[in-house]
Amino acid sequence: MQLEQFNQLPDEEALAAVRPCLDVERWGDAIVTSRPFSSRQELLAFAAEAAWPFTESELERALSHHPRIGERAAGEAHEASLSRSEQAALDISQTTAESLAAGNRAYEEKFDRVFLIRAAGRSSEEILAALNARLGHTAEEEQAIVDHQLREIAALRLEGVVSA
Ligand SMILES: NC(=O)NC1=NC(=O)NC1=O
Repeated sequence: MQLEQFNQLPDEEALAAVRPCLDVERWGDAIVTSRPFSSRQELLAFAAEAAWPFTESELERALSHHPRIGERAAGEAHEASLSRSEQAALDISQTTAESLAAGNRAYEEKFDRVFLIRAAGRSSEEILAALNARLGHTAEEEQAIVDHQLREIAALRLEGVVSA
């Protein structure tokens, strides 16, 4: 939809439109209550900073919608189809798939949450390198990185909701 349409939507409809981008209530509320935005850039810049930082429980809830990298999101929820398209471009070879699966398992054992990265625009090799590098991080370092990756994915999805 156009920015003007988004600006004029009833709050409930605007919330429903942004929720598949990032399922954090505080984030959606901040965006909806900050309308009208004078440009798409202003909206995207606001969304990148809104409700920063996310709490641990907000991160857990938001992550629950993201399948593992290399796994297809199941189901017909809007988020699932968004995840599938974001991961569709990953040309994952068999060896890379096995390395990603092992890396995902190691990451989940260490951090007790799914490894999250903005997949769009990245090759599977880049993602595997990031996964291996991030395995060496502390939980605090990873919390900040996951917050940022969720915001990058949300911004990309928001660009699909509110067209230029
Ligand atoms: N575990 C993930 O990183 N999942 C995802 N990254 C994306 O960019 N979309 C996803 O669903």
